[in-house]
Amino acid sequence: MNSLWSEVKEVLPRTREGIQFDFGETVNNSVIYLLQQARDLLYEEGEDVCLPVSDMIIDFSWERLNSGTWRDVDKEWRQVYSYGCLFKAVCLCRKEGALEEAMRICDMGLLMGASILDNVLLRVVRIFQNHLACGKRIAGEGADDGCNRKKMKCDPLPVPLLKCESLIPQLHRPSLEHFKENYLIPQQPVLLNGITGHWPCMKKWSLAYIREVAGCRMVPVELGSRYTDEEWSQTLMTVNEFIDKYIEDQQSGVGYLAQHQLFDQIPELKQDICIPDYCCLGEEDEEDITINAWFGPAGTISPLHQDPQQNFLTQAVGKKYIRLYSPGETENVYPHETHILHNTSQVDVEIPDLEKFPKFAEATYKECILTPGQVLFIPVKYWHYVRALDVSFSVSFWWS
Ligand SMILES: O=C(O)CCC(=O)C(=O)O
Ligand SMILES: [Fe+2]
Repeated sequence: MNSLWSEVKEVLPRTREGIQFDFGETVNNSVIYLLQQARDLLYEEGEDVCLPVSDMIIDFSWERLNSGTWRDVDKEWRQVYSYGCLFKAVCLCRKEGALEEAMRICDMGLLMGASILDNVLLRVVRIFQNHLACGKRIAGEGADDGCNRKKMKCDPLPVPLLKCESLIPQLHRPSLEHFKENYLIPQQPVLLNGITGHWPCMKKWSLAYIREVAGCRMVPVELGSRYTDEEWSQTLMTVNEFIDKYIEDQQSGVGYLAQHQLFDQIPELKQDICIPDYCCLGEEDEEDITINAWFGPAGTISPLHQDPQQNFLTQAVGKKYIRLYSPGETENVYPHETHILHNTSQVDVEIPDLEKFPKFAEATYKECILTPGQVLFIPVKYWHYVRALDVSFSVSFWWS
């Protein structure tokens, strides 16, 4: 316990003066006063009083985070929330048996808050994780096989039969120039082989390993087979709970750890992947590339939709069926009319209602089964539909 506390102290500013609350008009004085109180109590080692004050900060800012749309939430309120989480987590880690809770609070700050003190929550949570060693209970199990293959379930829907004329072309390690001239500039999708052989994830990512590195971390999970369904929702749970409930046992329906910047949350996992060299053909810096994790059981479906950036969708574990429609087919795929879903098609790609959406039958498409190690280039605004055929882990790189 003492070593934990001294490690945590190392990553916090040495004195309370190192934590200043320079908020603009948005955050009212009474909240600043609470923040100062919590900070002072923390530095005076008054955790018992600091804890309820931190809770008040969390509750107050949580309400601000949940009013209106997420886009409109002020960054300063998200920072207040992160401070509340930091103070609470640090108090908790000094209490016997509360480390798991402290870790959960840090993750809430990382998921819902905004960076404070040069992302101190990342450093704090890493210390907690080392002390908890959350994967211990299963460490060693299945560590040698790609993904606990014994436990993989088969997708109840059949694997689609691909038509020769619709296959996405494949290339083995094309040069940057060849990729640029023939695919990037003309905005043509292509499957890239032979570029991920050296990525550690290709060998390392078993369920046992994911539990070991990330098991006790909180992550967002989508519930329901597709985000356009009425009963679809999102929740938060630990990676261990997610694997127990939705990967190893699928009685509770479909759960998908989808579109989550897991590699920012858990930098250790980032060491297992690489940014494809072809991203240097974009105009933005490497730091601006958005890397998302997509981890789920067989049967997850991402309905036909388009994104505003180029994408290298990379398969680390399992297989996925992917269907692509060019932006020129937009009319034929019947985008939703609401603003929020206008990038999503109304058509269920594999069981289309052609009476309702007759022009969909005319739309031409390309398709593939993405297998481990392959990278699919999906040009900006290219419509894509994705169904997992196995337990699957993909990593997407959105770049411009
Ligand atoms: O893999 C999936 O389910 C969807 C991936 C996707 O939509 C993307 O990478 O943009
Ligand atoms: Fe997408």
